[in-house]
Amino acid sequence: MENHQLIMVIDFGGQYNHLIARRVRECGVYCEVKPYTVSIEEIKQKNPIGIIFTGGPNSVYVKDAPRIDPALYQLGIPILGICYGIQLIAQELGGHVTSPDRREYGRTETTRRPVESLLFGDQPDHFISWMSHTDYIDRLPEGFVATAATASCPTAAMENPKQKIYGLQMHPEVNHTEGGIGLLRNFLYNICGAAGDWSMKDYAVTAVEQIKKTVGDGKVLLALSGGVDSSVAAALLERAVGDRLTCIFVDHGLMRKNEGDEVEQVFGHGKINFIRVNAADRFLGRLQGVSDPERKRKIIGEEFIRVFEDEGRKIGKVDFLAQGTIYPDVVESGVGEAAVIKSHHNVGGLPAVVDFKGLIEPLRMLFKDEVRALGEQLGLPEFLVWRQPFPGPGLAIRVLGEITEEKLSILRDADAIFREEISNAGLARSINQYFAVLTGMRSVGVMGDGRTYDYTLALRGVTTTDFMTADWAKIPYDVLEKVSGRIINEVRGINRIVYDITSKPPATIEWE
Ligand SMILES: Nc1ncnc2c1ncn2[C@@H]1O[C@H](COP(=O)(O)OP(=O)(O)OP(=O)(O)O)[C@@H](O)[C@H]1O
Ligand SMILES: O=c1[nH]c(=O)c2[nH+]cn([C@@H]3O[C@H](COP(=O)(O)O)[C@@H](O)[C@H]3O)c2[nH]1
Ligand SMILES: NC(=O)CC[C@H](N)C(=O)O
Ligand SMILES: [Mg+2]
Repeated sequence: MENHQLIMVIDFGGQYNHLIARRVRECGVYCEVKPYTVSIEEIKQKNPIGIIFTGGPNSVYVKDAPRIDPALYQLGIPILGICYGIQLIAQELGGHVTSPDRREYGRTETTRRPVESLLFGDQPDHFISWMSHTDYIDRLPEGFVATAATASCPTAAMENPKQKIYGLQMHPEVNHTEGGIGLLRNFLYNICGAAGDWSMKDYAVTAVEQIKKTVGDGKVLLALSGGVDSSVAAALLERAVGDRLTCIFVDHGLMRKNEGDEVEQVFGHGKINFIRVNAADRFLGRLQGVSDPERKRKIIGEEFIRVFEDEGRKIGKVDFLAQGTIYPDVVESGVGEAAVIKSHHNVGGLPAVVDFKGLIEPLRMLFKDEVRALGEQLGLPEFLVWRQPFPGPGLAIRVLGEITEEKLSILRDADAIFREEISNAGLARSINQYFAVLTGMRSVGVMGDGRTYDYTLALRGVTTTDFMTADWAKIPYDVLEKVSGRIINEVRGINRIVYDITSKPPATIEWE
């Protein structure tokens, strides 16, 4: 993305780092996230117009707290520190950070101090901000002024405009901070001198250029699931390398009802080189007797790669493997400073040794809704762009515990009914992801005057834009009733159906 101005977000392990990055992009500025271990040389070489420090779980005053080379403060590049970031700046530049007995968490009334500030611009004098911290700055570094305060935090914001160093204790990136995006916009446009030279259209153009540069005259194999992300990746790659691209769709025996054939129908007859590999025996064989979710994910991640390697050898001289990896896959797999939530098969589940020269992941920085915007930009058909996501490990993580052919078959039938009824009710677009889960639990029921002892099926429906946080979908009772009735009547092996009413967090969307 060398033709665009760059904002570099330096990651100290905060929960909302992804949001900062996408807010910056929403403001029309290209943005990359780098771990705090990034070197000064790399920063100089990338020449960002501004730098943002994220929040983080540590306290800046403990030994081994994440730090950055203080030489950074001398480069003259504008810096905005958020939460941990403002605390780090304060401490590094000679101020003091302490821990009070009171914490500020969530909605907090915040007051501007009567100082002119480019960062605050026309932000009102009183506003609600979203806080998430224990520590606070009790002594400012030399040359800094406090620009906002709350009842328990005297330094809710500070700045040294001469040095172009700014800090916010609150999180401007979350929606709950009133005027939060305005604060970011002020930083970008009034302080860093952003030109707003970036959009999704540019993303397509530069991504294609970059792929061309990386691949040269080599060949690329794309892991294509038929889902949104890999279909958008296919469109980008096809533009970049034409028929030196081969798309491999792995039918691992963990697809939904009829899905393998449907994917082949869509991609198998167009202009792209498309290969369907039927690998159910390989995958199910390796998953036999395995019930731990992380083990399942790792086995599937590895087996995917082995299949791609085998196919690569058949084609001959394939240099690059491409995947439709997106940002949530990366953060949840615990890459960088974030905690491991689950190993997405295409990131944390990847084996250590891979028989390709390189990995190409043109969407690695983007969120689902940004990928969709890009898909529309590239002219992909609506049904592909708006398909609900389906995880790479497929039904393996929706049959809880050990996987058997019988359980897969029960789940496939139940899931197909659920999806059909959601679609019949006209809810397919408003519920962003919906599916059935076969729990390992069995319970007693009575059917046809006889006793049953069968599986409990869970239905899950969520509303979300970026799949990082989600609310459970308020599916009308009559739709749930119809689904429940049909599944009990049409699918053998299930005698009880429950609806999952947890949001993410604390739950995740998938059950494993
Ligand atoms: N059955 C499969 N065959 C080949 N590649 C796959 C398969 N399933 C997943 N992948 C690869 O793993 C990546 C991540 O899977 P993921 O499900 O997150 O994305 P997707 O399938 O492209 O889109 P969606 O999130 O809409 O389902 C895909 O982009 C693709 O590169
Ligand atoms: O390709 C994928 N490989 C995986 O291993 C994986 N795990 C979860 N998901 C999908 O990611 C989104 C967030 O899911 P969770 O809330 O369960 O983490 C949801 O849309 C999930 O369906 C995956 N996609
Ligand atoms: N969210 C944060 O960045 C928190 C910073 C620091 N750990 C504190 O508690 O104040
Ligand atoms: Mg998928």
